[in-house]
Amino acid sequence: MDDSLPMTVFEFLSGLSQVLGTIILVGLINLWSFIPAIIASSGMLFLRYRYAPCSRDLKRLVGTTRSPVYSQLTSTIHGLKVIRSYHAENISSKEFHSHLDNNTRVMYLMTTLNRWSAMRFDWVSLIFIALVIILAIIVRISQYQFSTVEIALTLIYSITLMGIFQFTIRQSVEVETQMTAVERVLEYCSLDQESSIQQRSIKYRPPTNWPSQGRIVFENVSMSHSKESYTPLALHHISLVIKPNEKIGIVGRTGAGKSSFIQTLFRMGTLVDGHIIIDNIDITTIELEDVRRRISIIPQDPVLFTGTMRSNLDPFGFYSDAEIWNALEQVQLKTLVTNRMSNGLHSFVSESGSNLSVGQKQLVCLARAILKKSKILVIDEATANVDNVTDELIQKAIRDKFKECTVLTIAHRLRTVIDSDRIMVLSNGMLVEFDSPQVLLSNANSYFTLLVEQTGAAEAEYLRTLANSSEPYTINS
Ligand SMILES: Nc1ncnc2c1ncn2[C@@H]1O[C@H](COP(=O)(O)OP(=O)(O)OP(=O)(O)O)[C@@H](O)[C@H]1O
Repeated sequence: MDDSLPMTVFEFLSGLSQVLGTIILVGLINLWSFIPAIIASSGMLFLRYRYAPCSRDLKRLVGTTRSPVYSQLTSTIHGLKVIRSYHAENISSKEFHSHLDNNTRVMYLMTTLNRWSAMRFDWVSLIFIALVIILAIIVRISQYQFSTVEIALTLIYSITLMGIFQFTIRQSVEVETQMTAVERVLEYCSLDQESSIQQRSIKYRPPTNWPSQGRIVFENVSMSHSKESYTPLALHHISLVIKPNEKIGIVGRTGAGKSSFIQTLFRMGTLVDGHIIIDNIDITTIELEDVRRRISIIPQDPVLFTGTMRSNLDPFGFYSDAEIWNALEQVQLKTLVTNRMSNGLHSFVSESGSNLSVGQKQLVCLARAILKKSKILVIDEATANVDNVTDELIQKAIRDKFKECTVLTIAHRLRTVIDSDRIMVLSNGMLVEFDSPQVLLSNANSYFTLLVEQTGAAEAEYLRTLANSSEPYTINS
């Protein structure tokens, strides 16, 4: 049976009209029949009043206990290799059975509740039919008004009525239960729009070529990940100026605030204090869409959408095929798309890019950034998950294609950022150092020197050599 909401509403309404039609018909044949009809309706409604809340709660529980079964099944299928290699079959199957048992328990309760209600609905039906028969006999004996045909008609309709009545009551409860899904959709509709998080409300569109220089100014910026005042700040009073075309490396320990710094640029989180100005425009005074569209990012875990290669590279259809091929060529993905994807740009990127490696997905992001010709590029640990060759490819493409751009790179591997113009060192959400690697390394007590020393003597020595050489880092160096 189709248990979608429109179907249930349809079944409920058609049941209701049948019930009303039958009651009226039986009542017209014998007016006295309205008395058992009223008694039976009250009985049914009373039962519904008892049955509906339990059914609703159990339906919710069925949903809640069913989700872990599905998610366990999905993660087991995805992690089969890991489960086998760690011999965790028993653990996994026990977990699955435990989720299944929980779900079955609730399903059992649901079935019991249905039987409970069905039995009581049947009792009310029996009482109704008995009353209709008794009334018909009394009326026939006392007034000789009823023919046998009329009595038979009344009885046939009364008997069918009770089946329909039960079904209609059940469907009315079902409609109520399924309305919780509509409730949830309405809740999502009334969620705060992201742009309204920002306090300032004067919005205007920046010039189409904004940002044309890539100058970024942070003025006393404090940021929190939540609107609640008790949430600790992720960034504390950061003030700095990044000049146009500068290559900035952002380093710091885990939790230092590197990602938070980047998030403020995209207006994520809550700007508690201060201003972020890009090419003389305070980013809180323009549309959120403009801020996010005009800055490119290569995230740590790149997201591709299920769709074609083309729609992933150019979702809004701004560029020609030739431009897209050119961008793919620059990140050396052209061969892959030509050889391995039979439909070229119109080949399907399955399940959010699951047919591409992390490195390849990052290269797609890089191609997207090349197409957009953004003046500001942000790279969030782009080299953390990729092999040396892809790493070098990304570094080379960035050096070549984004020479005239401001590039901010978060890196755990200090090699990636050692040739930056300046290094930004964050600690506990504060900007503790911001200078060229050479200057920072010349201070034996700087945070950066400490980070370099912690990589080990040989690597530290190598990093110092790289910092002082004019050659960029390559895998051969
Ligand atoms: N979504 C969030 N909600 C609440 N607090 C968060 C959130 N994301 C980060 N934080 C907190 O903000 C602080 C800075 O975290 P952030 O992710 O910016 O550090 P990070 O330097 O990028 O760390 P990592 O190198 O591990 O990625 C941390 O104390 C962290 O707990």
